[in-house]
Amino acid sequence: MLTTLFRNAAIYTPVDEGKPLAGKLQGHVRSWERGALLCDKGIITAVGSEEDVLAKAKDMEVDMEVDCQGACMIPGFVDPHTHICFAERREKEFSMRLAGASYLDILKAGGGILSSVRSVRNAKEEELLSTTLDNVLTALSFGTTSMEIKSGYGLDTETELKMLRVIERVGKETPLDVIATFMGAHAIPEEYKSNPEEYVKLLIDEMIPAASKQGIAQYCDVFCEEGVFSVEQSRRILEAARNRGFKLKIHADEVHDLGGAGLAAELETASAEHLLAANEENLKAMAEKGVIADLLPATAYSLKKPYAKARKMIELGVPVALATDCNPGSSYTESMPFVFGLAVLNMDMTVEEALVASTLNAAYSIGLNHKVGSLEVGKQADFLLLDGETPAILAYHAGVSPVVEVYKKGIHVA
Ligand SMILES: N=CN[C@@H](CCC(=O)O)C(=O)O
Ligand SMILES: [Zn+2]
Repeated sequence: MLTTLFRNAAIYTPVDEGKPLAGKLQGHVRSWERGALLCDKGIITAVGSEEDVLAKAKDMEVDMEVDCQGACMIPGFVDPHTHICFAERREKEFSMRLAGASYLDILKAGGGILSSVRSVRNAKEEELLSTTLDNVLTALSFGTTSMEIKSGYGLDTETELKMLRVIERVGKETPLDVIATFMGAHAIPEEYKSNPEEYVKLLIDEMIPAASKQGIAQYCDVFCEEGVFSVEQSRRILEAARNRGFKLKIHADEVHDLGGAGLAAELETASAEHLLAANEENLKAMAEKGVIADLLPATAYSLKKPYAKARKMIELGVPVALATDCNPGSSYTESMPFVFGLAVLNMDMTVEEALVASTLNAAYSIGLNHKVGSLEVGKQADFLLLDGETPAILAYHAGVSPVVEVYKKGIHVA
């Protein structure tokens, strides 16, 4: 199919100004109550009021016309932070947390991330692919059309490379645009428990070079946290990764205010993740360097922690993005509509700010801004039709997905 015209839609899209939207522009959204979108071979050639787009389409050969029947149209969600490639759920651990055990104590006792490491090491590549595809297709049905996926349940060279191969195949075998992140620095593996520094050496001397040679991962991420990787170790790991051509991300100040947000500013990472405990000085430094805050409210929800201070970050000028953090431990959800609802109702973000955060800023956070994240000429026709009048339906109709149709490059995919 070549040219498709989607008409009679209430269109809401962030406006791409050439950099992540921050501060007063965090909610920079355009809308047309009766809008239309024209795409050719999956790329948007016109978008705007129905009247204007029809005038443009008049002299063109339109192969297919879709009446959206007044549905609300928004860009496909971009989920910029997931650990969705895993072999087994961790339901028992959830019950332990409900009974009072803390996330980091479970990890310290060899559970949590380390139990996912055991199951991913034991899984055959095809098995890991099959569970990951199931999870990713669920996300697609909830409107995620582009996604970042981290390794980090291997923690040895061979298994990390296996995860990255699986992540690459997910990108090839589903309609989604998938970006891979190497996260060998997700935890200290059990065999290095008594000598974590040896593992840092292994990461720098062997694992990062191997992941770079493999050529699948574009980003490198580190879990900078008490009992995991210190700020100093994180700095060395990230600098080694940068020297090998990786772009950088960092899990920063999730539980303790260790200074990870400050390190993100110092290294000018693409994004810093979580930030529940980040202090104001370091957030200011992030704002100055344009580091995107990837906020993960479903994790705070599941861990029963206070949410990241999204309003403060927006006030300071930090560009905010939203992500599911989908993983089998601290945030088992594939649903961006759920994350959107939490952001609006529990982090006091406006609907427009949450829309920008879950599409355009998320796309910037994983380097896909040139092709997705907003409905503008030249970008891919990745969009959702919602059962509602405005994007507010995503927060208003709680506990269900108002996403009724998902289009990727102009093609109906879910
Ligand atoms: N906090 C560190 N890593 C993940 C959780 C991974 C897991 O528990 O399996 C996160 O971002 O929440
Ligand atoms: Zn994470």
